[in-house]
Amino acid sequence: MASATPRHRPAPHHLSKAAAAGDGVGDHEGWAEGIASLTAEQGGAALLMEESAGAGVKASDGAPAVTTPTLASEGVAAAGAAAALRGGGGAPATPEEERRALMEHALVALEAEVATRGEVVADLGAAGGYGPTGLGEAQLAELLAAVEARMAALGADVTVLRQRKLSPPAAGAPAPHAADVCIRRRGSASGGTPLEVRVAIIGNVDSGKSTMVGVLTRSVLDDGRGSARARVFKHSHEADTGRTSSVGQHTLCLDSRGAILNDAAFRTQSIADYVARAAKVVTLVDLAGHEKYFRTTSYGLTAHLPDYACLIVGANAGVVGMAKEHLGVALALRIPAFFVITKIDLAPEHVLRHTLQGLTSILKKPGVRKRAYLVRTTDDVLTCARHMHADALAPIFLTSSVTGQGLDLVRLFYNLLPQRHNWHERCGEAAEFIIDETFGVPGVGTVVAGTVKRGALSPNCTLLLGPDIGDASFKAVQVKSIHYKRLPVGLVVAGQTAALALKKVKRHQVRKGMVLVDAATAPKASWEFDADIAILTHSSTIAPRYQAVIHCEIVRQAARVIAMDRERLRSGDRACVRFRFLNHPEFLTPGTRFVFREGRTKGIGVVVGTAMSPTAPPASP
Ligand SMILES: Nc1nc2c(ncn2[C@@H]2O[C@H](COP(=O)(O)OP(=O)(O)OP(=O)(O)O)[C@@H](O)[C@H]2O)c(=O)[nH]1
Repeated sequence: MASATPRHRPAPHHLSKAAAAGDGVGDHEGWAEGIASLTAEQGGAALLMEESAGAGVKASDGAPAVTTPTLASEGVAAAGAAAALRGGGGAPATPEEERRALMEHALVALEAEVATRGEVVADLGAAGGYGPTGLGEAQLAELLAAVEARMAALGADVTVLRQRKLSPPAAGAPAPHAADVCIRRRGSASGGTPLEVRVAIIGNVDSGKSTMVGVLTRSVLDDGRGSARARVFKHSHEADTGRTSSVGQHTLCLDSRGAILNDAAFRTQSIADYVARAAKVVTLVDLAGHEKYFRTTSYGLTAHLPDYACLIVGANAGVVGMAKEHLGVALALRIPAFFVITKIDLAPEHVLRHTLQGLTSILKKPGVRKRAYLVRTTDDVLTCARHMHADALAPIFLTSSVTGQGLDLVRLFYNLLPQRHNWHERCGEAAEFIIDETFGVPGVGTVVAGTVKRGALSPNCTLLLGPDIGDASFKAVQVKSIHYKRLPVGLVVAGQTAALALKKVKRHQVRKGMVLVDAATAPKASWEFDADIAILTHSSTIAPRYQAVIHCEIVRQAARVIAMDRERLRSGDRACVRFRFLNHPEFLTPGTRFVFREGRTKGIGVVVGTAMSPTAPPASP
């Protein structure tokens, strides 16, 4: 042991055993490969796929061979209802009674899903989906009408995404009918605040990220010379250089039937008008591609709790520069990723093929092991959107922001992307709000922006704000008012972003990295924390006194290793270490994943515990 052993040394089960096999020494390559080996358990996750008519379009036209799995059925085990009906003790049910019982069972299940989640993409009439199977055309129409009527009573709309005939159960038998529907509660029915899904937009500099965000949120096309990105830049120097340097949040507003509300007149200042009409919003977190802003991009990926990451790749340039670094962080944080190859108007066929080959070979790397899935039809979009949460598929879109090619599929995908976390399960917990931005607003006072991680907040509620940089304390503050995407609201719940105006708090008393928490949780800040870590790439060795910048949700601070359970760490090694923050104590939650980086050294970790009272600042090791 090189120094004091961390108090508890739980087996680093949070990290993959494959870390030891990490072959990722080197620069950008090593980062991606190291991550690949570290996330092997994810890549190995079984994806339940089953054959279904109408899904699974083969890659063709010279594109590299990519796997095109077919639609997996999911949803209610309706067979259980039928069995219950038969086993009810009475006379055996007639087929008609059984069908009606299965319909009712499906309707109740759909009502429960919509009431808790706000939306559901359901497969009606298919095996493993909702409702009875083996339906004729008229019976499917009856089921659809029943679903519409019951969902209307909940304030939700039903959109039929596709209707299809399944393979007949036997030769000569009629083909059963099935339908995929999206059921979504209207914004007005969910208390004014829509469902929110966050997507981090990552990729190399000049790959076309801001342009894609501008094209989607302003409903315009680009001119190939930066016209679309000019609409989303935050700072004048970004407009001057054409380079994103900050974290930008842009909102795609959708109604209950999936129509995009953003139009060419959409402006950040007028966003509230759009959000007020929206049933679902997709927050596109536009991140910087240039290497010198990597810290900001890492912060964007950790602090904004994205549901998904979208890696933008320029078709003419390929997966180059920081693309692998960004993907590496997303993989380390276990954020499911999808891929948009843009600028296809610029790339000759052989160049596009080369780009696709480069991407698919990264996806095949040990541990990443995601199934490349070229998205070419709406069927493909449905399949991918349904399986994104499983994080085993890697949908690839081919687009051009100049001609608009492929953008309809991307829009449909955003429309159908589900929330990754079961936020509704956290709504009843004690409140926690993490602060990623602070403002001084004339006439309003101090405003903090961030994400509700647990619980619910309403105006006039009192929470503890901390930790204070000076004494690590938490102080009671009252929330004056709450804005959701610039719209004044009476409630925000877990999973939503918000801006809170605070009463009697000076601007200098708040900073990024602070939290607002329910006093019942008795929050404590700590100088030190224990973590299971894995080194992804390092040119020499890591020993006590090694220093790195920790990116753990909203926390971004340099910390030093003061103890570890091994003498030395090299690339691919795992260890339990104790870190000590260099500047001030932080509020950390055990179980949170983080990334750390110092020069060419990169690693990932999981917080397993915090230590040391903030009232006793540690002496230097
Ligand atoms: N022809 C063509 N040009 C595009 C396309 N998408 C983006 N561009 C152009 O590519 C240039 C770079 O686009 P940006 O959106 O600034 O790239 P970025 O990835 O956001 O760059 P950073 O913010 O610096 O990381 C701009 O001049 C765009 O007009 C496309 O699909 N086709």
